Amino acid sequence: MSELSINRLNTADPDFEVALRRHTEWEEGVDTSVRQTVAEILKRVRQEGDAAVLEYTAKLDKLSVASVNELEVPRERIDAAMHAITDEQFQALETAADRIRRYHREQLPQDWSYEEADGTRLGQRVLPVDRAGLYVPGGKAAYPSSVLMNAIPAKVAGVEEIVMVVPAPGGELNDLVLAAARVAGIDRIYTLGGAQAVAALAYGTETVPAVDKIVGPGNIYVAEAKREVFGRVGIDMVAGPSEILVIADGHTDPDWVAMDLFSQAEHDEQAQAILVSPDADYIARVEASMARMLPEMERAEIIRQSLADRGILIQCASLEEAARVSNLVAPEHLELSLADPEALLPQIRHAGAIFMGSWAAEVMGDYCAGPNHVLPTSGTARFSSPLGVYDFQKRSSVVHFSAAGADRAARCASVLARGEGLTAHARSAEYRIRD
Ligand SMILES: NC(=O)c1ccc[n+]([C@@H]2O[C@H](COP(=O)([O-])OP(=O)(O)OC[C@H]3O[C@@H](n4cnc5c(N)ncnc54)[C@H](O)[C@@H]3O)[C@@H](O)[C@H]2O)c1
Ligand SMILES: N[C@H](CO)Cc1c[nH]c[nH+]1
Ligand SMILES: [Zn+2]
Repeated sequence: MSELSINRLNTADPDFEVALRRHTEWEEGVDTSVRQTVAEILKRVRQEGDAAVLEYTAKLDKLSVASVNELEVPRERIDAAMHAITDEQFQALETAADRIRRYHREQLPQDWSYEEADGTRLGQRVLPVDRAGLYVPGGKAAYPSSVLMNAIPAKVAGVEEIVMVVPAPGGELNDLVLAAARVAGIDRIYTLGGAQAVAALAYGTETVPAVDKIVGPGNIYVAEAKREVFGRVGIDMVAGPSEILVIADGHTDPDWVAMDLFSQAEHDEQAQAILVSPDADYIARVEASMARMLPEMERAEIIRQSLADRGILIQCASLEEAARVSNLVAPEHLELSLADPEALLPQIRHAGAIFMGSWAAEVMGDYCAGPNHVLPTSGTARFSSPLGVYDFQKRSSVVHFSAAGADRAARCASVLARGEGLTAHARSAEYRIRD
């Protein structure tokens, strides 16, 4: 295996922002080829249904079966998974599930309304979507934690029907993933992955029901497929390859920061780990820690590739400048590995999740802190939020008018409708005016 190599930038460089954008955005070439592959898969699944799903599952996941029905995980297989996991694993799933549930219950909105003096009542009604599709990744690693993170907010929101998809490369099904599904109360699971799974959920096939909303993280094929089907179905966000940006003032053990950077790099060659610090000597010590510990990692080759392609060590002039750099990146995860993280927090504008101080390792958020680990990536934290109960709900406005209230509002509506040249609108309002 070759040695650790990682990109370096300095905010004092004249072309710093251009270089940062080049390292943090997808290369045009990669983007285009992924987009073409995904477009073809979506088209074929929409037109050919189960047949195309079976073909892509055989080709991309090395799982060949005669019908998509065979890809639905039977209840007995989930029972067997519950027996196969250890007590310790079961307890950890329960603990994580309890903490995630507790956090997400806080997000439950209330219906609300207010009444005006003439008896007019205006309000908002919040309802869950009827059917949600949960994407649980499973190409390079199994993600039982993503089952909990997807399913628990859906359950808290009150979604009646939940369909989970998870790839099973070579037919290998992970017991912890199935056990997490049972703990979270999900029974309908298809072993499908990638863009073909997203297409099946979006368009429906002879076997897989079309859903109203697709949520969950995945690799670039999954993220791109979700982006493409948006409009036909709702999606939560673009939650692609994992990212971490650490702002460090030098007071955290360099080994800790090095391992925090590794923790996200080990997800995917396309994951991104960035360290920003005003202390050049500290950056060098973190780099030395990484070089020393890399050979100990089981997924050393993925980490090495991710750091070589997309990792960056950034030296800046001050912590204020580090916050500005972080806002340009808008990372999925931001660690403020600082003696006084509270002091910098007000300057942070864009990040999926913010971890405060040396003890708040990002990895705690991945599993069991309570907040959701499905988070916006590739700069979309500028306008997207963590997966939450709100992603499984939609709102309806509710309008009641008393006769007196209608009279007043109709006079206003009539004037505006005539101004727009919409006579039917105007006359509909005018019927409600009492002379
Ligand atoms: N942003 C978040 O909240 C978050 C959370 C957890 C995980 N993640 C990310 O999820 C991703 C998981 O990726 P993964 O690969 O392990 O699992 P995955 O399930 O996302 O992707 C596997 C699927 O990708 C498809 N695929 C792979 N290569 C392909 C190709 N050349 N052409 C077409 N399709 C192809 C296959 O169909 C396969 O089933 C990682 O990038 C990880 O960082 C993100
Ligand atoms: N870091 C991932 C989100 O980007 C979530 C995860 C699951 N398991 C481990 N990590
Ligand atoms: Zn992670």
